[in-house]
Amino acid sequence: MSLEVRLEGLSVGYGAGAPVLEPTDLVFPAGSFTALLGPSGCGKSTVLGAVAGFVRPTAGRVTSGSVPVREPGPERGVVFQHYALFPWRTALGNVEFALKRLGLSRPERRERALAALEEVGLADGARKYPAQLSGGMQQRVALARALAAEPEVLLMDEPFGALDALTRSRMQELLRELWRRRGTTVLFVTHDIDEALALAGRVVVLGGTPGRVLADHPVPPGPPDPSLRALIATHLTTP
Ligand SMILES: Nc1ncnc2c1ncn2[C@@H]1O[C@H](COP(=O)(O)OP(=O)(O)OP(=O)(O)O)[C@@H](O)[C@H]1O
Repeated sequence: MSLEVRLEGLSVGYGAGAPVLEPTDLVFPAGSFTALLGPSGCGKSTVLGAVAGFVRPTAGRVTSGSVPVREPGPERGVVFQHYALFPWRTALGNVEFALKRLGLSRPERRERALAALEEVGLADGARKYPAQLSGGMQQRVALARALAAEPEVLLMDEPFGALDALTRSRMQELLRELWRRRGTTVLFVTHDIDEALALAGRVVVLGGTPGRVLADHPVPPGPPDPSLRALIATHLTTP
């Protein structure tokens, strides 16, 4: 299951400050995988936060499956760079805890949490505490926690930014595999052009102050296309 996400004239400012995002229109079709790419401070996390329901629009709106987003909801799962796991709960406990707000029974929570940990390849680590897990494993727990709620939209903010290169590429493969299997709509924030091209079917480049869409490219399937990479790189250097 997946939902279309739509930004309609979305603009965001924090407090009384100037807008950090110019009015932006974007449609992310149900089941699509889009990378939001851009330099630090261009508003990528702000867009993601608005879709997640953490950040209020100053103008315009976000809809998820035609329903205006007003607050966080279980149909929109979020994974951050910092895993934000409870250190006193096991991997299983962390995933189960996230399911509490869904109103599931205890056995249902356990079953779903175990299935999600298995899906991310962490069935063996279910009873371990975060401190006993590597960074990649902790990020698998965070991914399982998001997936266990069976979201229709998955919002990922530089989720692999803190991982070493090998773990990162394994996590990218896992994410592609999960996306192929589940067909969830994915919005993936990164400032790494190669990560964007490896993962997504579309790359939206944000930049400028306030942030705006500088380019929007489909990514053809198959091996990375050097000319597309070069083209996207030119947008990244635009002031
Ligand atoms: N809570 C906040 N209060 C005030 N200003 C904020 C807040 N969050 C973000 N900003 C500002 O909004 C602008 C966009 O920030 P945002 O985090 O969305 O950019 P980003 O592209 O995701 O950056 P990065 O890649 O560094 O995470 C920046 O100028 C930032 O300082």
